Amino acid sequence: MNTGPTLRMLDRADKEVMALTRADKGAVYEFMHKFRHNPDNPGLKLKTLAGDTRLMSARVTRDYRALLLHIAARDYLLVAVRHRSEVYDDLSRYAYRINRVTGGIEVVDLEPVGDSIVGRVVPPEESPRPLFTDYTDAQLLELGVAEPLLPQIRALTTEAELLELLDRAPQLTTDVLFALYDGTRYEQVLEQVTKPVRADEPVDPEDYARAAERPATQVTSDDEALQAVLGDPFNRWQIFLHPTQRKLVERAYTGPARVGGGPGTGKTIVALHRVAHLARHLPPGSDKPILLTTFNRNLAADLRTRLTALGGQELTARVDIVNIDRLANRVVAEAKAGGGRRVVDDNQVPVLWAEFLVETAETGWDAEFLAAEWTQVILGQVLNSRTEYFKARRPNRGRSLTRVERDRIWQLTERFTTWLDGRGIWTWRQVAQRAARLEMDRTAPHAGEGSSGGFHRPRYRHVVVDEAQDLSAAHWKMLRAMVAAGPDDMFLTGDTHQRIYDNHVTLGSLGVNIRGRSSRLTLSYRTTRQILADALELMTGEVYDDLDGGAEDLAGYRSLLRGARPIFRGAGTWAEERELIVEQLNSWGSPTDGSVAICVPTRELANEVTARLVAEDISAVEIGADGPRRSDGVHVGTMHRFKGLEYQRMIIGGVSDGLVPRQAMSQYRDRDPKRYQRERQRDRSLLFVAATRARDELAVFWHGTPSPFLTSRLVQRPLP
Ligand SMILES: Nc1ncnc2c1ncn2[C@@H]1O[C@H](COP(=O)(O)OP(=O)(O)OP(=O)(O)O)[C@@H](O)[C@H]1O
Repeated sequence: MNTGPTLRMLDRADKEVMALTRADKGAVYEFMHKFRHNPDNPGLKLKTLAGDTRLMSARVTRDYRALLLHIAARDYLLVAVRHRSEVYDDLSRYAYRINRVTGGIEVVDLEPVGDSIVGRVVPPEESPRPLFTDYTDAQLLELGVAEPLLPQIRALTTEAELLELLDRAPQLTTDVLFALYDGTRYEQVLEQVTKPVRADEPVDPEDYARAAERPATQVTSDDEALQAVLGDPFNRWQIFLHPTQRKLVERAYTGPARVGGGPGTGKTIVALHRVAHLARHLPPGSDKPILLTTFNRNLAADLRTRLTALGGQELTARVDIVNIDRLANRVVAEAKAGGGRRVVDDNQVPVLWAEFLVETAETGWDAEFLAAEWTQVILGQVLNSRTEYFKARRPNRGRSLTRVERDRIWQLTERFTTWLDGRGIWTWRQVAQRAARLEMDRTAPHAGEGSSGGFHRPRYRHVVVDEAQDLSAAHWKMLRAMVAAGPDDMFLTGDTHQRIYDNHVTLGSLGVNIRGRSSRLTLSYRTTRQILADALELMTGEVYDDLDGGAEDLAGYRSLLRGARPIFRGAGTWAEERELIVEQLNSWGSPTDGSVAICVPTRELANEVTARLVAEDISAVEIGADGPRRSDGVHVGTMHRFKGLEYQRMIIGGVSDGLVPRQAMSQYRDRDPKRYQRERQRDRSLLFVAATRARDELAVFWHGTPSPFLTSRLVQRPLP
């Protein structure tokens, strides 16, 4: 066992270290190394500082000193790196305390806000109303606000003062005060902000060693993590998880668990850390007992890159990273069940049905209806026999069917698949269904009984799924069969508000029982409050599910980032709208470093935007199925392509009536209202996904009549 001294870095200190020159950063790394080897090394000049008996200083370089918190016999935390002339200046400015709610160590900056608002004398008749006067001290403390900051909080009267205080307040204090300031009710803040980070045990405010171990104390763990902090480029997410995120990552679950949450709340980050956490507990080996899957190819490629950044090659080597359709295809190929057929895209299905009906002179059926019935009910639920189809539930399918009709449809679908076979093609949905069947048969307890086959072990020990909202029932059945039911078997992250493929499932009915193991992240790390508020407004009036038959909302979804309000602007014609796009790019200085993207509803519009940019000599780069073709340029793509991406600035164009949502769906309005509702919801989600890709700035344009998803408040907003 390693009994050497430990020295970890608190997340506040890393920000100071990042501001140092490269050489000084290196010196900090060296220092930490030396310290761990022997803290008593006289060259380190370790000494206790007055003021706080736990606080010590040590020499990093001639000019810099490390401030250390001595938390147990040979256990230290690096809490700050200061110039030697400043070490003694600020001793009373910072308090290093254990938060009584989270049990984590916090750095509390006691410097007054503005021109010393504490104790400021204002004539009573002019005194503005303090911001948090509606809450008692006890209530604020119950929410987890840092106690030493109460006098300052009491004196806050303007947003500017609040922002100044929150810039340097501990995480939970910031979260809580922002939520209250935003008008969230006390009980909701308690439930949504405080409860997820509350310590699971009573907190001893003097036990620093225990506090350092809690998820609420954000510290680096080992040398490698430290090197990542010090090295360039640096990604904070690799090291410092939000306490809520960390809890979800490290928790032991008794079965499948699901993490939901709005865009940018770190679901993917949590999925990646979860994989790393699970991998750390694997017995040594060279196999791949963990599956990490997501919806499409470019997201899978991105997961691979980020997992390697997080845990290195060794970790990635233990993880099978593959997008869900490719995984299904692999299963089918392995069983040689593909028969050399070519896979065609699922959006071809209605066209193929129409051709089939013409060729076989079948009348009385609507190709669209049959395509949807086959896709969603028969393939979607992995139905294998006519009897199963007779018994199947057909949620969201509009009109009901008699037994005779079902019998006829079943026959038609059988003939249709034979017809496809004859053409040497099949669809991704068919592949998924076949793969699910194969996996279920392979691992069924009675499989191969009495034969040479016997019972096969499931493929994986753990399955982690990102973008879970877009997987189909067949995908889930396949995954369920790939991992034995038990502790930590499946971990899913996803947001149903971002569902952009027509896959509605109830996980419980597919053997994936997440009841009681479902959590939600609510703090956006990506988008500003301004963008988030408008994006949420686009979702007005829609109801979303929780993947398990219940409803889910985005209550508590918030951001601590702030920026300009998004721009909403209409043009008379599409040609004029393209001028607006160019104008907007120019006003941003036309950066072509890949930080700006333009998103439109259709391929044609994307091509026309690209042509317009080229005419302006702006380098336009298409976002294809595998992501942007190059990392530089201005990225241009259709809404579907933006899933999982992130840009500093975004323009969403063509947000016009008839395009968003697509005109074509109006045919279902009376004929199949449920389908109409579903398709409309999907187009709304596409717009929501697009809007929440923007980090700092967002501009939404339309021509003619604006999309009905844009509320009048947004459409009429004056330009800045
Ligand atoms: N703990 C963290 N520290 C720093 N950055 C973080 C943290 N968690 C998330 N982020 C950053 O926030 C952004 C969004 O994270 P991520 O992509 O995981 O969110 P998501 O919930 O999966 O989003 P979406 O649903 O929109 O795909 C990323 O840039 C990520 O690096």
